[in-house]
Amino acid sequence: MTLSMLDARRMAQRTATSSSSSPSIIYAPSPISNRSGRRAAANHGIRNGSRRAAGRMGLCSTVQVNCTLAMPQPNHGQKMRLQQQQQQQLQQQQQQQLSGKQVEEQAMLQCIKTAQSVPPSTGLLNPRGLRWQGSSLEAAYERCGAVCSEYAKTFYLGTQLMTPVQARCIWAIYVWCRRTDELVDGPNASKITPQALDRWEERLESMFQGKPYDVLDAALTDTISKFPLEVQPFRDMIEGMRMDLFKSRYHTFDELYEYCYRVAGTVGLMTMPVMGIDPNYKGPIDKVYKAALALGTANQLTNILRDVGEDIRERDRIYLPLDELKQFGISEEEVKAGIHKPSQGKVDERWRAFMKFQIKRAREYFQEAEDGVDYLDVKARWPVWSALILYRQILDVIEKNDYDNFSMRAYVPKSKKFASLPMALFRALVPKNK
Ligand SMILES: CC(C)=CCC/C(C)=C/CC/C(C)=C/CC/C(C)=C/[C@@H]1[C@@H](COP(=O)(O)OP(=O)(O)O)[C@]1(C)CC/C=C(\C)CC/C=C(\C)CCC=C(C)C
Repeated sequence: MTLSMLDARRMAQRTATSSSSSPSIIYAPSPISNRSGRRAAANHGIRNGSRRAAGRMGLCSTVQVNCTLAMPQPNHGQKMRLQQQQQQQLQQQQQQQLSGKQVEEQAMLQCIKTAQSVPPSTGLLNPRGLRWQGSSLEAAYERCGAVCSEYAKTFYLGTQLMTPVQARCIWAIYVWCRRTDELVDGPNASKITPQALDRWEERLESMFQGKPYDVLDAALTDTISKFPLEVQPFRDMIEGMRMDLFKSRYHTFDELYEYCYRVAGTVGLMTMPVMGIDPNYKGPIDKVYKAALALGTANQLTNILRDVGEDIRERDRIYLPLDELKQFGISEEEVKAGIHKPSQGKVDERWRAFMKFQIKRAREYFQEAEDGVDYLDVKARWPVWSALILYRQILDVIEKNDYDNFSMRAYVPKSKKFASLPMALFRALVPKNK
């Protein structure tokens, strides 16, 4: 791969010699299945999330992004700062009793403010002050590209229409998200603790102060120096991973909505400053940001609906609002038992009605997202259309499977995925909302 031998060796040394107090990321040439990673976690009795459950888009064998749990031990000052921040956040939320939608809205407003605080395409850090420059930074970005192309081929392909700088920055964000996700959903998930997530958050804060810990962090730090990324959605995603450690039931849609924002809507907020808004768009900025958030929610809801059976069987998790289940006359126990009748080749009528309701709502979020894509800068539209069209197809497959997401996994064949790319390109180049 593209990392120099030296970098690779340094990383390997770090990994080998790391105690729980030093960081590393391993890139091994051997294949790894995220399924087995999650099973390992289950075997260790660790509550593990299911945002994406089985198989990842395009996951295959040559690049592995795998965070070890080793992280830098924070110094006293950093620890105190982080604790204070966390306490403040918690206090704020407790005092204000924020709903999921409010948590999302606060972050969105912060992102807009940050983006408007500097001239377009200007970052928040001074690039000259950064330690990683030149070929090692190049290598870091190339590595991010390799990871992105391996794990998310269609996003990667879509980024090819962007400027090289934009594309590289999207890859860097992708890799940070993937690594964050791997902490609770990867092969080392069984060892993850809340403290490890705290340390991951300290690394995040350091990046925003221009101090990356490793070469991949350096790519994101450089991205922060190029575009006005706001730290809050990154914090919020880590908080979403914390939710996965502790929470296995969602009582209302608002609780689930908060989760969706934290693990997926945040991606929209993180990437907006890099993608940019069409200079011809004269409408309100928040309309575009809300569309970005809606795409995250739509994707996440879809992911959840696809993986209902697997989540309950393998992780005792129900990412469905319990009050809505009740409204459809379905108990938690029935979901646990799998409310379908395989002997008759049918799902229960109540489940079918419940799923129709859930799918309809997911489609409404896709629609809200769709209404905003044309307002993105033209160069960013293709990967976004790809993400939207491909994920939405999963809902069609669930319907085709007669809503049986207990014994079947809605799967969009690769051929169909690739066949959608020209359609996504067409939608990107020929906008309707003009
Ligand atoms: C330009 C572009 C499309 C950029 C997005 C690239 C990026 C930074 C992706 C990060 C994805 C990631 C690793 C998130 C971590 C949490 C997670 C795993 C969320 C789930 C994704 C699917 O993951 P997975 O690959 O595991 O899927 P499978 O299980 O294999 O199916 C999520 C479901 C959420 C991902 C969320 C998005 C792609 C939302 C993107 C929103 C935008 C880019 C905003 C678009 C703007 C407008 C105006 C509509």
